[in-house]
Amino acid sequence: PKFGEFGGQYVPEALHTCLAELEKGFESAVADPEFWKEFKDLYSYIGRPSSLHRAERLTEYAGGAQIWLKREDLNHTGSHKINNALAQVLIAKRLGKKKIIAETGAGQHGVATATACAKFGLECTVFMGAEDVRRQALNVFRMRILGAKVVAVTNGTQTLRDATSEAFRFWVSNLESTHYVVGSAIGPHPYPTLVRTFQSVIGQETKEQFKTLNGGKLPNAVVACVGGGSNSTGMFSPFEHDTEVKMLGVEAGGDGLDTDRHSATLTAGIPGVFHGVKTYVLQDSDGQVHDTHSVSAGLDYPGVGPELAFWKSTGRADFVAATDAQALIGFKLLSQLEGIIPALESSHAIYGGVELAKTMPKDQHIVINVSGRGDKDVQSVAEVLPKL
Ligand SMILES: CC/C=C(/N=C/c1c(COP(=O)(O)O)cnc(C)c1O)C(=O)O
Repeated sequence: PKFGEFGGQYVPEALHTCLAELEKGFESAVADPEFWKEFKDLYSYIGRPSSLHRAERLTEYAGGAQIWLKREDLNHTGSHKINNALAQVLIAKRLGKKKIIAETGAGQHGVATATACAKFGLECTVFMGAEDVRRQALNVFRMRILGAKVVAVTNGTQTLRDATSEAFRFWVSNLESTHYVVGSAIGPHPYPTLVRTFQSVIGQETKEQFKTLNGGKLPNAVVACVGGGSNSTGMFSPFEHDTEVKMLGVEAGGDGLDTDRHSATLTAGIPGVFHGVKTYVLQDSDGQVHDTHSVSAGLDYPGVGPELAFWKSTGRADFVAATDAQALIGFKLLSQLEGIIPALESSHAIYGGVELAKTMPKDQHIVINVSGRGDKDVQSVAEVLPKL
């Protein structure tokens, strides 16, 4: 359960039994061909494989490497979150759980979990910061229409960090009946491994599709935005041992790394324990976790997954930060050069990918993961678009 010095289970005694039960449930599921058949039978429901295609005008704009897009935004519910939510609900059913809880920031994970619960007939409660209930209202409507209960969390900054803490607090006193579908590659073991495993369908498909389209070659780089680390570890992990393939994670630089209003945990944080796991945290030297900011609710989080912390420590992956303003440029570029309106989270990867492509020769290739669609964000962006 360790990623070098990172990972582990830093949780109260009360959670040990259910985490051990979940680990056994996860291991028995991945070892069971029947589970994989059940998961693969859902591919037509999700819309897998998601497409991989060139971005001609974005490539021309960048003027360097060929840019390819992995279209996780085209999945059912509009992001990569559905991959992990469905897999975890299948496991919850195998564990005999009747109730599901989840945390959400952008609302994509909340919608994905509510969707999985509607499909498999489980009760669903989603914890969401009150600030995110406001700025991702479209997804709150969707969660409720799908039959989920949305609990607005008013502690702290009323964003993803607070929703996650509240979900853990609720889970501790409902362990018997309830499975907590954690939405990112964070939290105590086995969650980072479990979530990465089910999101790695992204990188596996990308590898196969790219090789088929390019005579067996691998891309020179793969790029993904980083919130908790699920779409990035999902895209990166199948390439982990292809060391010639560069991995670039793009974090939320908010108002700038020279301010205290950002969420660039790997770029500007330090090793620490947060939400039950040893990883990188935006905290000061005496462990006070910072308040964070990002224009994108899904990246607005002071922690990150331990596997990314490990790849940072070994140098296997590089991490940069894109500010709110740069993410909005990415949002506009993909919309107006490729006709694809991306989620604000994914917009960070677009900006970082374009900047990377500019530094690479035209005969090289990069794949950017478009982790989600931007419907949830169009209202907040429309207000600032004229100034872009
Ligand atoms: C689980 C909390 C994070 C959420 N979303 C995060 C997110 C992210 C960042 O999450 P990770 O992939 O887990 O780093 C990227 N792209 C989209 C479209 C997202 O919605 C959510 O609540 O939907």
